[in-house]
Amino acid sequence: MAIEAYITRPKILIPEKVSPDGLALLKEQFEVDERKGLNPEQLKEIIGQYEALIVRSETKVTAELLGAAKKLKVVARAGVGVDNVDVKTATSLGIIVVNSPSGNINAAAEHTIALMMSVARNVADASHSIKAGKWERSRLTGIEAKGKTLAIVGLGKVGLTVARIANGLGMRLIAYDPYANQNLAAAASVTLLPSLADILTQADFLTLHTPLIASTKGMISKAELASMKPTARILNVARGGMIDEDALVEALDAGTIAGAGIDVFTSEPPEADSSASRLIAHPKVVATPHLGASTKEAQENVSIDVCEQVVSILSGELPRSAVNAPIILPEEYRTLQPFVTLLEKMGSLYTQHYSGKVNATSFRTTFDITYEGALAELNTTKPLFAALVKGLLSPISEILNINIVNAELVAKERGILINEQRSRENVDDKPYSSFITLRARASRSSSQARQGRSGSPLSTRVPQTTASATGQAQLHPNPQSATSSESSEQVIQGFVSGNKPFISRLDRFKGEFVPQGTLLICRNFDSVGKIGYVGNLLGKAGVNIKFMNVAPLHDDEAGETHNGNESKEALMILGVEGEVTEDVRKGLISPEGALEASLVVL
Ligand SMILES: NC(=O)c1ccc[n+]([C@@H]2O[C@H](COP(=O)([O-])OP(=O)(O)OC[C@H]3O[C@@H](n4cnc5c(N)ncnc54)[C@H](O)[C@@H]3O)[C@@H](O)[C@H]2O)c1
Ligand SMILES: O=C(O)[C@H](O)COP(=O)(O)O
Repeated sequence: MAIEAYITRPKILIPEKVSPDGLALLKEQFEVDERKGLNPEQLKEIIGQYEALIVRSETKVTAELLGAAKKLKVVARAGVGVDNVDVKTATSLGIIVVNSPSGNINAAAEHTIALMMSVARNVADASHSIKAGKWERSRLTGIEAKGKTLAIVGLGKVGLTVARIANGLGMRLIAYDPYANQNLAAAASVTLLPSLADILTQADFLTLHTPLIASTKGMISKAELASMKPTARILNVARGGMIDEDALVEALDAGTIAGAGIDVFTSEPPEADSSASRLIAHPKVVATPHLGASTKEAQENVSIDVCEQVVSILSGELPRSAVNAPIILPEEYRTLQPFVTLLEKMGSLYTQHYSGKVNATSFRTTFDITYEGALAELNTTKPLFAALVKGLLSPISEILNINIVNAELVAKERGILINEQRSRENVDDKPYSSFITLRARASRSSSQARQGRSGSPLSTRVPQTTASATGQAQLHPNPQSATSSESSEQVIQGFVSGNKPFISRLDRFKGEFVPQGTLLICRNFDSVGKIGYVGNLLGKAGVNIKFMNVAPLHDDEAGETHNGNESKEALMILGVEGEVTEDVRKGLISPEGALEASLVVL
């Protein structure tokens, strides 16, 4: 009997080096197989025996591998990035993917500083030179960090940690992150600047700490490098692909960039004759083989973090950092799913529409959300809250471990404050039973932030960290924007009809549209020729218009012109197919066309 119990213990496969601290938590209950050096074929052959797989960044967890994993319940990534895991296929097969979003932040930040100092003082070159029997002192003279400007792109967990350390080195700190928490930036002595261009021209050192997503891919390319000082040095401990490696090699060759410290590459390990291998070979580059998280401490942290989650999952409990955990429980699915989708779309629409607007105000972080009608009767709005947080962050984050378990914590970390209210009024005269209004507030007093909204029948989820001395709950003004004022209202309203989500109000405009696909949202004067101008320009750019809605001013706004102009404004919402480049979007903004144009993908 005892032997049988041993044989049937669930098996866990670990094909990479994962710290033993976490594995010790598994060994009592499970059979743990550490099998390094397996090739994809060998992995595929044996994966069918295992209920859990624990990996770092080297194992490619492909659809093919997952297809062969008949018993697999969980893929645990002992680290942050899940770019080596086919999360979509895992989700479709009901396999939970977990990671450790915070365990290696300090290690990545310290590695950035190590690379910065190595590049500044030619440490790698000097070490190589002296080992070769040379004694080269004047060629290897460096520069100091003190008094230099460190420009940070992406002021999230790693970026802020780098800032705090660099502050101790006496550096001047500037950053570009349209979604950063202003209070945390100020506390770390970082000045947030409104555009990437602003920080590039001032940087003595430029360091990247964003995820690799559409808006950051190739963000440092030929033009960006050309705008920097020839004495500037570049650091990347985030992800390969954010810097155009060929352009950087060219700039280093031409002497228009002085040096670089790079930990991550477009191909890992670099293929022979690739742009990554040329960059690594460059004499002005200090390169490391993706070592950002490779410290004893970080490996202990991530190992314990994910192994605890593997234990939870194999014991039938919810993990704390599931990348693909459902927001709603099966029993809530029928009633809540359409509203969960609506909230996610409203959040994503908010982030993309308001932060992408030409000269818009800022990406705000204080939201009032009102559930009206039948929704007001819900026992819990946790799934709706989680869906909103997920929607707000999905356009700016590669990893969306947001679910009912962690949504409040994630919101708090990002300085997002959401006040929920219910109202049973207002829907009697409507063809649907519930609707939801999202309002982003420009500012909020710190005492309000601490107390929540008085009289609200729902518990208010109030991250204490957002309360600042000035009461500013807002992020910094968006670089690209100028027409809306700080106090202008940012409102999105939606409802569900026939299980389908609809947006019924955006900004000052009313008009129903389905929040799905690629949408171009243009604000224009409601006058002759505007639709023709936009249609013509899109036609020339090869962009197909699938549908178009015109949203006039909302009843509350009718009669106001907002621009001191007699002509009223309207929104043109176009569902499009084909690539809308930044040049095309900007081209829509003209006296004959739109006042503003934003592109959103929902
Ligand atoms: N080299 C390594 O071993 C190693 C270790 C840990 C993390 N990382 C990488 O470091 C990066 C940062 O990790 P993190 O934990 O700090 O992430 P995070 O999500 O906490 O922070 C990312 C920040 O980037 C900002 N951002 C998003 N889009 C932007 C844009 N277009 N322009 C400017 N800013 C933008 C976000 O607002 C956020 O503040 C990730 O790519 C992660 O994979 C690498
Ligand atoms: O995403 C991460 O956590 C880092 O890039 C570290 O990757 P690693 O676990 O392979 O060192």
